Amino acid sequence: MCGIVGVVSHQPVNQILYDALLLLQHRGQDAAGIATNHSSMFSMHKANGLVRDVFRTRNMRSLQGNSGIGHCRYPTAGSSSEEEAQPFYVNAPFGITLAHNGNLTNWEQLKQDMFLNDRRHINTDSDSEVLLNVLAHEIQTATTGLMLDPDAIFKAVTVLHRRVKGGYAAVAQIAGVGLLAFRDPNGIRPLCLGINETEQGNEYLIASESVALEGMGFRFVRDVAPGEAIFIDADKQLHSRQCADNPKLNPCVFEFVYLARPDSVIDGASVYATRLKMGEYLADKIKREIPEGEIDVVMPIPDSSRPAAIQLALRLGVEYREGFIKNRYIGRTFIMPGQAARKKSVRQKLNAIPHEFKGKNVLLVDDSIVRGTTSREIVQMARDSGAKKVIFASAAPPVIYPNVYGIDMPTRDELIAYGRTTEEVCKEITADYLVYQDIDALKKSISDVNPALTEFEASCFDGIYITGDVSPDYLDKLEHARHNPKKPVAEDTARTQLNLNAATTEG
Ligand SMILES: O=P(O)(O)OC[C@H]1O[C@H](OP(=O)(O)OP(=O)(O)O)[C@H](O)[C@@H]1O
Ligand SMILES: NC(=O)CC[C@H](N)C(=O)O
Ligand SMILES: [Mg+2]
Repeated sequence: MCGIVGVVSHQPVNQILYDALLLLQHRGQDAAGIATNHSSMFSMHKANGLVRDVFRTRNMRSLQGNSGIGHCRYPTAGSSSEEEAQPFYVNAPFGITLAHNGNLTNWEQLKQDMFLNDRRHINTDSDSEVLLNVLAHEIQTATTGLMLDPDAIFKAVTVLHRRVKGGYAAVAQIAGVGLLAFRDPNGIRPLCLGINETEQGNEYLIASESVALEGMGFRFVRDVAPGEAIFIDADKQLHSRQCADNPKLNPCVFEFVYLARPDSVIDGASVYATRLKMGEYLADKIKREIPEGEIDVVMPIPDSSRPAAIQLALRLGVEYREGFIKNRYIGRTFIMPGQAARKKSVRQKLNAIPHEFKGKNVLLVDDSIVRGTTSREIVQMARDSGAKKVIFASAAPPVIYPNVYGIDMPTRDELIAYGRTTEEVCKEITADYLVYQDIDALKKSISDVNPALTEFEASCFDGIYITGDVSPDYLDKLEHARHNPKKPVAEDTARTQLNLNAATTEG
């Protein structure tokens, strides 16, 4: 999950993009970038780091133009090297920059195909660079003559949807032509549209989360539909079209559990309201499993579990207290690169108030347990602070399958619940008791808030991969690649194949 934003304005957009990226920072802390368009020129700056560290005044000054796109990155493919920071750029046709949230499941195959058939060289292992090149190739194919019209752009996105598999929400700029945004046919990753009606005419902002629209003074218009493409031309006229053959809305449940900010509304559901519901359903399960009077106090593990914990405490009729204080200058732990950094930062990030624990049976609530980094440390901290019993509850079910659509959990063996029963996970995190949310209750927490949402991308919980191309064999290969990172890059394989073909022909 990365944060993406695109804006078309009557004013310079550098500050709007910077501020919008700050509002999306929780979606990616590894790298950030902005590309603006000024007549037919792009200006771009991107680097590893947080938004506030990547852009200096001189960079901001160079980002000229009244339209642009921005990205904050949490890598799911390739590496976290600076070359893979986004936006990406291709010079032909027309000049295109693109920023992508999600993960393509067939990017390696596409990269090979493009090298062999489309004669396109892709210089990194980023799936997003592949996405941009597919878009560029299809725009080239759909264009007749020298002019590019919305019809050709929508035709290109239609073919792109047929070629590309996985999760993707993207914003792209075509130099001097306009801003394009599209969402994959399953609507896995979120994307929404906002408007600012000014005396000079309409301005538009498209972003991963509604919080970025509201924070920048744009009015939320609607979510981009699964498979839909929106194009805002150079005269700021908005065109949109459904470009997928079989669009279906299957938003990622993990956005509601953890990824998105609680003040965002995704596909018509307030993230905060869904988290309150998760707390209610979790309370009902706790009532069934834990004897009454056993819990003295309910505590959240800051930040993401707070809404669920508040509502859970209310439903149980047990006191809610904050026993852990978060250092607000440390980022999110789960999306940090590397287990050592994650482990160290839990202790740096959260500190216990011993008085709140002494002699009490505490119920610690987290939104999810993924690798168990947080829960292992937190249970120990509660015990060190004098808790009598530590009961742990997760507002999401056990995470037992890899995610291949934009959350970096590609290998089963890093997931604490993989191959373990709830009792075994409980033992691993050294809690006295552990309660997980049921998958149906999790889905219901979202459907209760927006009854139109009935189908979800919930593969990390239920193992169902809705794009249909993720087999057990695919997951094995992915795991193997993650464990042996020095594999030859896909293009080398393609080059070898080309040479082999040439040798065969010549022979
Ligand atoms: O089992 P794990 O691998 O530790 O992952 C799960 C934890 O990571 C996240 O917290 P994070 O610190 O990233 O962000 P938050 O402040 O939004 O809760 C999430 O809220 C859980 O606390
Ligand atoms: N988390 C994301 O959305 C990542 C986008 C893209 N797959 C990358 O690795 O840069
Ligand atoms: Mg957390």
